[in-house]
Amino acid sequence: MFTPLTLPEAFTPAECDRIIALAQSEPLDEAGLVRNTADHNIRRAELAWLDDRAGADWVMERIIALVARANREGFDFALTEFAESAQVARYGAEREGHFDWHSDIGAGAVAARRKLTMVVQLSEPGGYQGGTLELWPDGFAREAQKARGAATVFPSFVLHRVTPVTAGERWSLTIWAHGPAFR
Ligand SMILES: O=C(O)CCC(=O)C(=O)O
Ligand SMILES: [Fe+2]
Repeated sequence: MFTPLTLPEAFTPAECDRIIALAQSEPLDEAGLVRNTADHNIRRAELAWLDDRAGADWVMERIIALVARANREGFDFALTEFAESAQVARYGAEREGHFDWHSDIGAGAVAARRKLTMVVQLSEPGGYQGGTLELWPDGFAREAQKARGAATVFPSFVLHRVTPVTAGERWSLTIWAHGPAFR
């Protein structure tokens, strides 16, 4: 039940384009681990928070439906809300964008309540090299599906990383669903 779940074609290629365009409608922020803290050895990426972008409501509506479906099919966690904005990230080859092994459950009041993470691949796999999302739910690492528009849903405590992008750029959409403590 802690195995990552793939939702193929969660978003169409045209929708992926629209999400990237929304993110780029204003300047991107430098990535932090949790909002506003940066350690570039762990993570090098630029971010947009969709709550800050006009016209992103349809993305959130889709996210709610996708996460509800994934939770029903694969996890059955007690979830109560999306307490943080959805995040669009850009990992560029110009500085080997990456995100080292980490769990999404953090020390902060909100990050501590993360229970499910969903990551959507917004870029065509041929548009970059490296930039592989890997998950470590048990004894070995496995690669998330790279197909454009595919979503990977996993318990937020599962270790995962994004390997350095060595050519091109990779865009992703990440959301966390929150709820009462695991017990
Ligand atoms: O961009 C990705 O594929 C993963 C992002 C991530 O792990 C995070 O924001 O916590
Ligand atoms: Fe993460």
